[in-house]
Amino acid sequence: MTEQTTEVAEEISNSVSIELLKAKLAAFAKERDWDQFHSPRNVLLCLVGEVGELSEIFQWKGEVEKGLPGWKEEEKVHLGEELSDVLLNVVRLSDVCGIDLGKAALRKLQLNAIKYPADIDYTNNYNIKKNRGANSNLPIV
Ligand SMILES: Nc1ccn([C@H]2C[C@H](O)[C@@H](COP(=O)(O)OP(=O)(O)OP(=O)(O)O)O2)c(=O)n1
Repeated sequence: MTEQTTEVAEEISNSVSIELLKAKLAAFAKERDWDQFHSPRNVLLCLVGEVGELSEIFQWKGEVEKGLPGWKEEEKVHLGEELSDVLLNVVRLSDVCGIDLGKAALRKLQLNAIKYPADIDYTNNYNIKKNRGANSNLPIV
């Protein structure tokens, strides 16, 4: 196994972190002298373009079942590529803006949990579910 193959295998066996993607994207841009083009606005426009390409895959298909049954393997590979372009641009954008994306995302998840408590029955008139503990101090939206 070459050093590079080992490196790829390690990345696959471990979970991929935002930090790893951020470092790889920064190295990728530096090697090509692309930092001059990667202004926040330019990366944002690139991101929007990639979201458009992602949307094209679903365009005119009607509703699609979870797991994409019946999709050809090459269609799924293409979807993975466009999803990756979106993810990579989000990570790159956060980096060129100096935002710690992992930290920001965890904080936003906490805010979402406060806004949408888990013990609300969202399918039934936003009633509080009966098993809400007496000592619960979760806010009611
Ligand atoms: N100056 C550039 C050019 C490209 N990229 C990166 C971000 C893009 O998400 C990825 C791919 O760019 P392409 O323009 O080649 O886009 P696609 O892979 O989607 O190709 P196509 O539009 O031909 O389908 O490369 C970049 O960071 N900086």
